[in-house]
Amino acid sequence: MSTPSTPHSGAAGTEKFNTVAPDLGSGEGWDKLGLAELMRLRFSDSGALYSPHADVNINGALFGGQLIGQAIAAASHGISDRWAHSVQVSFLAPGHPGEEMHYQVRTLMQGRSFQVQQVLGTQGSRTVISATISFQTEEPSPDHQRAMPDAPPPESLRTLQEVGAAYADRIPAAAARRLGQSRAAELRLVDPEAFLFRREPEARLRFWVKLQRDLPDDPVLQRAAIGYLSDYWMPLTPLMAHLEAKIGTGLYLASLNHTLWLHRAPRVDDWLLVDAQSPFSGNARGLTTGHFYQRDGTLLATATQECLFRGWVEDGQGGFRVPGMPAR
Ligand SMILES: CCCCCCCCCCCCCCCC(=O)SCCNC(=O)CCNC(=O)[C@H](O)C(C)(C)COP(=O)(O)OP(=O)(O)OC[C@H]1O[C@@H](n2cnc3c(N)ncnc32)[C@H](O)[C@@H]1OP(=O)(O)O
Repeated sequence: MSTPSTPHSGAAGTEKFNTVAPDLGSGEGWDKLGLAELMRLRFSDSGALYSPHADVNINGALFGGQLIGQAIAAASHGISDRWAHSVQVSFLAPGHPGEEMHYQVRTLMQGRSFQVQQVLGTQGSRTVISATISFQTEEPSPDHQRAMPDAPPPESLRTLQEVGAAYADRIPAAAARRLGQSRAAELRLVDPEAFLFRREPEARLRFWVKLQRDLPDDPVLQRAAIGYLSDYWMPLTPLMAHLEAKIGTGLYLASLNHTLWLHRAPRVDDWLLVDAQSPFSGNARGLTTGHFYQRDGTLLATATQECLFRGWVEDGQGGFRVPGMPAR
């Protein structure tokens, strides 16, 4: 079992600020400012943890990955001898960009090996997320893991911008623009044509993902980064079974709940392979399980997530379509 290289002070990812770093608000530019800044929480004068930053998703709300990562950073504050291994999140209300996210942390259980923290992320009187995060001390044991599937190396695959340009004549301009938008992480689809044009009854999605900027060697930040990445594109997996729904830009999607298990101390400074599969979608909800691998095949984490998909309209032939889909 790999272990974190250094114990953490519990203050990683949090810092007292005298000066305020740029509040981007619009969600633009995280590829330049980097995830470390997005995950760093500040202390208000009353000692409460908060974040003024906004990484905005396609609905114009705070990106769920920002909230998961910040909840991990908040829950880890003050814990020095154990590490987050499971993170259960409910997304209760959309986070409003431009409003600070405040985090309240409560210890629900403190045992000899385990400790469970509850985090409430709020904006004013609205509870945006509730998270229950469990920590464990290190404990040697035999292990096994699911093998990493074969995938071409990320360097051999197109960037999303290149995919958007290559298929510009076959997808709506708005979809190509979405593909071209830059985030804190870069992503390479293993099979872009399957994503854009094919119905995949197995509802499987594979991609490589990598942060745009290096992260400090801080174990809490590394875990927060996996939390961020685990909400990026994986929720789209159920749409693999629904032909072209992905490029129908009228679809509204919102993560409802998310569980992340951190199997090993993560290192996120290189490409990670995500192998995701959706066992079910229906009633406007889609469920996904995704496995996150280091390039050497080490299984770092597993996530399951339920996502809300709305905007379907009946197509008059017993099926559904999504507005904005190009005519065939
Ligand atoms: C080529 C293609 C490339 C593709 C390129 C992809 C890009 C790359 C993507 C990577 C993928 C990232 C994936 C991100 C994933 C998150 O970032 S999601 C962010 C985290 N999750 C959330 O914010 C959800 C928070 N929870 C909630 O909002 C509420 O609990 C829920 C789920 C809406 C349920 O509340 P409720 O009151 O029971 O809601 P309900 O009455 O059923 O529905 C009404 C609400 O639904 C929402 N809603 C429903 N339908 C719509 C709609 N059509 N429009 C807007 N809002 C709607 C509104 O919030 C609405 O509330 P009001 O505005 O009316 O007050």
